[in-house]
Amino acid sequence: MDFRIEDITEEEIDRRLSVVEPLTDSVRQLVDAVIRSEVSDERLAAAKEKVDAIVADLREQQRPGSFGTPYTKEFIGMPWGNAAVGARNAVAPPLRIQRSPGLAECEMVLGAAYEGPGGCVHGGVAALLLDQLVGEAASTDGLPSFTGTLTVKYLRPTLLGPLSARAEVTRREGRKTFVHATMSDADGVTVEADAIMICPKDFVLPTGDALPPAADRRLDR
Ligand SMILES: CCCCCCCCCCCCCCCC(=O)SCCNC(=O)CCNC(=O)[C@H](O)C(C)(C)COP(=O)(O)OP(=O)(O)OC[C@H]1O[C@@H](n2cnc3c(N)ncnc32)[C@H](O)[C@@H]1OP(=O)(O)O
Repeated sequence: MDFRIEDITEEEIDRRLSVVEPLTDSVRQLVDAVIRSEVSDERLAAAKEKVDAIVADLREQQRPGSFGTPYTKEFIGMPWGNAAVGARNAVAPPLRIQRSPGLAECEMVLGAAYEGPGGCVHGGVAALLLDQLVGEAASTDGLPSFTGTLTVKYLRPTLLGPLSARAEVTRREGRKTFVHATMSDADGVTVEADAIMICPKDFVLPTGDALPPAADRRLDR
């Protein structure tokens, strides 16, 4: 696991986000445009040339492997490559997760890029988003919790469009946290999930450091 420490200020985090978030959003627009475009084959082929030129430009300086999760010395996480919430990851839907003790919730609009059955949200996407939310709800006490078991029940098709999701801790038992989560459309719950989240035994950061006291840990930016 990559939890490297990066010694930067909160202002520097904001500055970096102000550059990468608009770029990520433009790439999301690109993905949506490629899926739904009805321009000619010639214009699609010309678009490929332009996209290839941008990719070559970005690859001039590239991290090896994945982005990992850097933490500041104040333990603010920056999981910007994360598949569900990464600020630099256009695969991740644009989520703004609100957290309070034992609770994580968000509203979102899922478009063409998240389709499974025609016009509906892919079941794996729903599971991905609920997995993230149960992890965030379980971790609001500052202890990192990994998903041990996630059980997902699809109650009815979830139509693409505006949706909300919510995860709430129902009980804690030692290192185990039990979380219930739902995804809903305007007519009510479409997917529900139950998770057993586990804080690994004797968790130490891969930097070799022990976890800081809970009060000093911050959730991700
Ligand atoms: C700087 C810090 C900032 C911190 C704040 C940041 C937080 C920022 C938000 C993050 C949000 C992330 C959201 C994404 C969440 C993912 O997607 S995580 C990725 C998917 N999950 C994984 O890869 C986990 C892989 N599995 C493992 O690493 C290990 O098996 C586990 C789950 C950590 C457990 O290992 P372990 O600690 O050795 O467990 P062990 O001592 O054997 O068992 C402990 C207890 O758990 C039970 N248990 C063990 N495995 C399981 C299981 N799979 N299912 C159910 N129960 C189990 C055991 O039966 C035992 O129960 P009791 O006997 O105590 O009643």
